[in-house]
Parts: sequence; structure tokens; C-alpha cells
Amino acid sequence: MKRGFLKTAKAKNSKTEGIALPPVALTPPSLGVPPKGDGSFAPRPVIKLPYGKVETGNVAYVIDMRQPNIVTARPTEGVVSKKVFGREISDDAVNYSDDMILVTTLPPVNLGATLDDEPDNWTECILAGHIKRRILSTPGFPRPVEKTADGMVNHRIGPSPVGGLGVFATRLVRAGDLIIAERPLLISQRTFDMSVAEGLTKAEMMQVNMQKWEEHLGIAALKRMTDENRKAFTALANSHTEDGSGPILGIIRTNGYKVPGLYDGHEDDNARTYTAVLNVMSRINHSCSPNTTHHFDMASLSFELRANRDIEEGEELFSSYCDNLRTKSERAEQLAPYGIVCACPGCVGATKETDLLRSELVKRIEKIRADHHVWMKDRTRPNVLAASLKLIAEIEKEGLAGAPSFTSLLGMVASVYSTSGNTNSAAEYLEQLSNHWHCRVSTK
Ligand SMILES: C[S@@+](CC[C@H](N)C(=O)[O-])C[C@H]1O[C@@H](n2cnc3c(N)ncnc32)[C@H](O)[C@@H]1O
Repeated sequence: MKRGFLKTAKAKNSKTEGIALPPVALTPPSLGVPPKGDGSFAPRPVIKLPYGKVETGNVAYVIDMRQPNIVTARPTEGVVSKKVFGREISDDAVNYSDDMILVTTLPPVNLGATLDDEPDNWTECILAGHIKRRILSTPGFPRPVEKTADGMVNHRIGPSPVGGLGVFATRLVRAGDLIIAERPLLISQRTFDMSVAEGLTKAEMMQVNMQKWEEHLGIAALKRMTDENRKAFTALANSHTEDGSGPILGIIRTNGYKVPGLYDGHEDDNARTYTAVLNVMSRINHSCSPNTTHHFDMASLSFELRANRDIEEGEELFSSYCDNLRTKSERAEQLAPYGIVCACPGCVGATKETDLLRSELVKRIEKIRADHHVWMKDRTRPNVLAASLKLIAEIEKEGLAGAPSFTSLLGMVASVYSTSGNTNSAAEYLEQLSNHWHCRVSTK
């Protein structure tokens, strides 16, 4: 038996974050990566993690080690055990099943390794067996982490006008240029399997599970990290200090980037995705009109951050923590768990028109794309040059040059210019297209 003692929540005053958690499960659900819509993974009920100030009380809990997904509330004091359920597997072991949860280091490094041995650093991970196998079998893994074109650092961390620390360009960075590529300090499953709780309210059960997960995370985040990585990790901001998240979960919820392409089960199941905390990129503040976009490179196990427009020396770098193609009020809802009331130019200057531009951007680009196809087949029809250039100007004014479909607009303009024999203008837009192509977009 494993005993725990934690503060529990009174649901009345708590707010919750829109994260889907798995349902109560008595046995670990099967993971694997089934093709979309094959029915292997039934939709999961959405349980929301609390945020903001949660009124707490004290409840002891006991976990049955033979059935670790069963938690029993006990009206006595308890002791948080150092044991966790995660199996610690040596880094070169391969005899793990797809759904076994591993606490491991990637790329594999020898015990006691230093940055002299592996200058690109390494990542402590809590992940399912199939994910580790997949990473290890990625062609070229572990590829060295990409460096800036001249090998020079082009950013610094410093106090930010928007709050706490931020990251700033130390020289002019052109659209498409690499700002930094780094391996995360930690990659972990985004959420945990909920335990059955006897005699606990839903809010108390959530608190028990958060506490259990905190212990799990402690093994990877604190015990296994080098002193340097641990220091960097624990120094990160935490906006979840009063909702029952432990210090590690709080740091992950505040600083985590979704890891594109890594998920257990189905990619649309938000509860089954992975999150990464990074040394530098986790210091980047939010804007709804960000000047950077990021991409995850599996072969080097690193995140690559690029400018999505020219960034001046001294300018602060921003990424987006929300879906930018939403209205101001929808974005505000997504940002609330971070404790952010956004005052970026996109929010301060928001109007009905800018809300419409954002929420209908994909549709507008699709319409232009359809018209472009018609014109390509029948040149007597009007081309899409004017409509494309108008939309490009609106997008740039709103600071949405990192939007996923922006490159297709640039491509259509280049195509019309080229077909009409205007090679100079075609080349200009092709160059822009090539710069933006580097900025494949992933959201936080
Ligand atoms: C990932 S951290 C960013 C780095 C952080 N400023 C620091 O000092 O380490 C996220 C936290 O920074 C703050 N933050 C980020 N962007 C912000 C913004 N646009 N306005 C206000 N606070 C912001 C919030 O406290 C948020 O929870």
C-alpha cells in the first residue's frame, strides 16, 4: 500500500482548464497508434484540471500498489511515499511493451555524462513504450541539433515589459531564420490516468490524481536531471501555485509546449498528447500576433524556433499559447489558465473586423484557392491576384504571418505573376514563400 496526504479541493470556487483527462480506469488503457477513426479508442469524457485559487482542505489517501489505479480516502494522516508506479527502465533496454510507461533519457547517455560528452544536451522523458521505440527508430536519430547559420547566438533572456522574464533578439533576425533549436529538459505525457477514488468528491479525486502525477514527475524531472538542467527547470515560471498542482506539474502547465506528432492512441485525443518544457523557449512570452513559430524535429529530438517576419535587434520574441484563429474572447478563455490577460496589439486593437479576419481566415484562403484552380484551367476567368494581395496585407497588419495557410497565398500570388510573365514579382513572392516554409507552425 502507498499512503498519501494532500490538500484537496472544494470544487465550488475552482475554475477549470479545458484539458481532456482520461476516464476512471481500473486497468491501464491500451495505447498504440491506431489509424484515425478505427474505433479502438472510444471518446473520453472531459475532466477539467483546476486553475486559479482553489480552496483546500486536508484528506489522506491510500493507494493499493497491486491495483495502483484504485485510491481510497482515509480519514487519517498519511505519508507521501517515494515510490511511484512508473517503471524505470535502463536506457538501452528494448524489452518493453507498447503501453508500458517508461521513465527514460533520450538520446540515451551514459550515467554521469556531461555536456562535453553530449553538447546538445538530452531530455528526461515519461513516455509510453511505443513512443520510445518510434523515436529510436526515426531515421538519423539522434541527429545533432541545428545551429544558426553563422553559429552565433541571436537571443538573450531578460526582464520583459509583459511580466517576469522574456526572450529578446540580440540582432536583426530575418523571416525564416533559425533563432534557437534545443532539446527539451523534459518530455512527458500531458495528463494522467484517473484513479478510482472511494469516498472522495470529484474535486478531491482530481487533487489526489494530481498529487500522484507529481510524484511520478519527480522521478523524471528532479531525480534524473543533471544539476544544471534541474536548476533551469525549477527556475521556470509557475502560474499554478494555488490550484493543487505540485511544483513540477505547475511548471509543466505553465511552460509546456505540445509535442507535435507524439501521442498515444489518437492525435485528436487531447488527453493523450505529450508536452515539453524547454530551457530557453519556455521563457518566451505570449502574443496573439507572435513573431516566431516553432516546429519539432523528431530526428534531433529538438524544437526549432524561427522568425515568421523580420525581427529587429532588441525586439522581444513572442510565441502563441492559444489558437490565434479565434476571436479575442475565445483567446482570452484559452489564456486564463496561464494567468494572462493579453494586452498584445492584436487584443488591444481587436474589433469585429479583426475577429472575423481571424475566425474566417482559413475559409477565405480556401475560397481563393478554389478560384485559383478555376483560373488555372480557364485563363479567361478572373485571377486571384487582387484578392490574394488584399488578404496578405490584412494578415500582415494583424500579425498573423505565422498562420498555417499563409504560404499557400504567397504561392498563388507567385503563380499568377509567373503565368502572366512578371518574373521579378514571381521571384519576390517565391522567396517569401521559401522563408515562410521554414516556419512550420505548431501551437503551444
Ligand atoms: C512560459 S512562461 C513565459 C516566461 C515567463 N514570463 C518567465 O518569467 O519565465 C508563461 C508565463 O509568463 C507570463 N506571461 C507570458 N506571456 C504573457 C503576456 N502576454 N502577458 C502577461 N503575462 C504573460 C504568465 O505569467 C505566464 O503564465
